[in-house]
Amino acid sequence: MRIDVVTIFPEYLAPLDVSLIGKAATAGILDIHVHELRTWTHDRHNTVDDSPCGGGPGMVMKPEPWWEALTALVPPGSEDGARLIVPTPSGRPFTQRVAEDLATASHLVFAPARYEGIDRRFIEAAAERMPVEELSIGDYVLAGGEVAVLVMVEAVGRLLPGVLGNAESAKDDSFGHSSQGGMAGLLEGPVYTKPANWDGREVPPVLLSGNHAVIARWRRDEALRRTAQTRPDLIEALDPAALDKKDRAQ
Ligand SMILES: COc1ccc2nc(C(=O)O)sc2c1
Repeated sequence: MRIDVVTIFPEYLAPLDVSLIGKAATAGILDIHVHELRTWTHDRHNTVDDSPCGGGPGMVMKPEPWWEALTALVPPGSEDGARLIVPTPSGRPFTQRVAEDLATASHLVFAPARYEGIDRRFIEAAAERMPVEELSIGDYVLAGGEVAVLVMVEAVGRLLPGVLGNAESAKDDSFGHSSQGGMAGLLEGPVYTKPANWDGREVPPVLLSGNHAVIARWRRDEALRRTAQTRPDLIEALDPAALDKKDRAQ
């Protein structure tokens, strides 16, 4: 997968060079390019914004630099498999299912805005050439979309074949939200490691029993309990067919 990120703060995307995503890029699984939006400006001040039409606070990002950037990165005729991702507080929620969908693309172009956002006409013009996804990572105020790009690239990148080692696979995601595997749609229950007694607190004996079936049942019960406590909406969203009789007894 090729990933292009266009931003006025390229240094904000430096974390893409490290850890899981950095290793995937080194391995050639991900082909990541970060670009300075001002590359596609032509005035003396490299202007990327202007005052809002109709008045109001702040500045709006001009459509021209974004359009030139997108055209350079996705030349006419090469749109097949390309998707434009626009992080925005007014976007639809970015969820694991959205990440799984984006992981099927061959080329993602991220357009993180700053200021009050990008001139709407850029989004409309882009949508005539390729699928455009306006996505939000959550209901809180950010100064720009770059941090959302970091979240989305990690969530999508880790789903690509070869990115996670054999020992860990996205289908066994342990922090819930995966739509695959036995804990699909549930939050992770509590996890423990050695020592068996720490600070006078014991690891639940079932985890030391060696009985894998009983351990699996206990873990699922704990995941159901924690999900019901913390995110009852996820319980409601579960496919009833995915719940067995013991689950329903919880
Ligand atoms: C000005 O640019 C912004 C501002 C807030 C914001 N919030 C996002 C989110 O994903 O929630 S993306 C984003 C972009």
